[in-house]
Amino acid sequence: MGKFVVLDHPLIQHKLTIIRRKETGSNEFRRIVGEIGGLMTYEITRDLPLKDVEIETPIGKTTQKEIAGKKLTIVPILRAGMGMLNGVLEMVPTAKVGVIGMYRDEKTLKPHEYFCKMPKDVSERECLIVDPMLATGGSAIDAIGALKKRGVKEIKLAVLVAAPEGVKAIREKYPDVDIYAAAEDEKLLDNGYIFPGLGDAGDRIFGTK
Ligand SMILES: O=P(O)(O)OC[C@H]1O[C@H](OP(=O)(O)OP(=O)(O)O)[C@H](O)[C@@H]1O
Ligand SMILES: O=c1cc[nH]c(=O)[nH]1
Ligand SMILES: [Mg+2]
Repeated sequence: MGKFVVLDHPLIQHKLTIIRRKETGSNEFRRIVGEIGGLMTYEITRDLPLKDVEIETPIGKTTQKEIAGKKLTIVPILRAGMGMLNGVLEMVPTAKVGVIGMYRDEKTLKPHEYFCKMPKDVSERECLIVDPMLATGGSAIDAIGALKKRGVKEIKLAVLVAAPEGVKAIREKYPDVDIYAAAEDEKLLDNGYIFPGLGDAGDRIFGTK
């Protein structure tokens, strides 16, 4: 069974409170979503395997550590996932990026995929899907399905705010996927918004409302 981990580092929690405030404007909101994305990546990559490598410093030969194992692909779900991308890439600058475009129908709350572009060797890579919001779980489930269809075996999901309903939906459909969140909120409202949440992440990042 995959993990569900709430990353309760004080810096993450403090920054999350700033972006939850309704008076926080797009400029600050966008910057902090990226910063939290970076801090979460630092925590999520804690278990990456290391291997010994022989190197030479200006003083002499030595055996040191280097990251081993599969290469990483970051998969932001458009639009709001783009807000996390720069912060994540600051932690893992050599990662490739695969993009999935998805919007939720406002009435049915069902996701619709409108774009998908993955690195050619994605099946050989570990994928970290990033999206600030996990509400019904429909968008993340479809993104995981799109990666599995392309042969990806190791998938992690990082969100800022998770509704319990979304976590449950993913664990039922894809129990092997590890989920990381900055917070698990109280509930999903009938209109599809997370309570207390932070509102519409995409609109707040891009200033579209
Ligand atoms: O778990 P779900 O119920 O699927 O909801 C979560 C999705 O909704 C939001 O995207 P939205 O559809 O608003 O698109 P946007 O990022 O372009 O604003 C959010 O960024 C997630 O992708
Ligand atoms: O609360 C929510 C739920 C889905 N998408 C958002 O941007 N916010
Ligand atoms: Mg939106």
